Amino acid sequence: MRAIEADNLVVRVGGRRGRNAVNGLGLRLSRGVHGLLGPNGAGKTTLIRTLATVQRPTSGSLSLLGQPVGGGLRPVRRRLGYLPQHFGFYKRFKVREFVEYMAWLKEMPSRRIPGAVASSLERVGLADRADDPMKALSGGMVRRVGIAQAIVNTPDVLLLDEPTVGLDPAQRLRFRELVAELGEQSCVLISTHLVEDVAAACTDVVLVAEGSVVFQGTPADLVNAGTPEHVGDSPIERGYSALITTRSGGAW
Ligand SMILES: Nc1ncnc2c1ncn2[C@@H]1O[C@H](COP(=O)(O)OP(=O)(O)OP(=O)(O)O)[C@@H](O)[C@H]1O
Repeated sequence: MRAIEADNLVVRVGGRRGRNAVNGLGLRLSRGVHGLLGPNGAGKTTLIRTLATVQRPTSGSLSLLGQPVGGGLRPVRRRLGYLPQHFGFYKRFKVREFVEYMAWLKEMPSRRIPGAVASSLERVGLADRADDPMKALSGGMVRRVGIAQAIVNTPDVLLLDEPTVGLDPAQRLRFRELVAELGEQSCVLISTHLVEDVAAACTDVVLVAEGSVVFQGTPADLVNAGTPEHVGDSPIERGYSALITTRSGGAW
């Protein structure tokens, strides 16, 4: 069974005068760590929000963990983890309370919550900050709490929108190790602008432009798409530029 299966998926945003941010997209993802790349406005956040079931598809088909999205979503939501680009919290929550609250929203059995919260905070290196108020944390630490709440229920599908923004170099390395561990059991999809993170952490790359998938392959395939003439500081960035430029005639 595939974790994520989308066919001809269309997601319209912005009401009647809006646009199709996702536009006829097809995608199949199983276990592993998948990097989601694409230029600004390509539709990455809209796609991740749709996969997280917070945004409704306009048309096309979408199945998560073998369940078509559209009917009862609660069983699927219990098995999802989602780090939005921006997430809100009550500033007076302590770190542990916030992650406990998210676990409760995911309908975890209450007897499992304390252990799961402790272990997810441990995995993001914040066990010693569990009793600090959220408002006392740095931006990078808040991002790590966001990762902890996303993994607290040991999700089968983990969706991370720009998870490494604000992380220092040591934490980015730790993050890469963590997602590699998680990808052994789950389907992890990471949206990022950091092509280097994809090269280091992902087994598979999905490139979107104008709301649809223009490339899916390994990081090595992406490297092979580039030539020394393409823009970028590394072979993988040049591969990315080659695929985006070919498609747009260089207008990005
Ligand atoms: N609520 C909205 N109302 C109107 N337009 C929207 C809305 N949300 C997204 N869009 C538009 O849909 C398109 C896709 O946006 P989306 O945020 O999904 O792209 P993205 O690939 O995540 O971009 P970025 O890399 O800049 O974060 C953009 O043109 C954006 O302006």
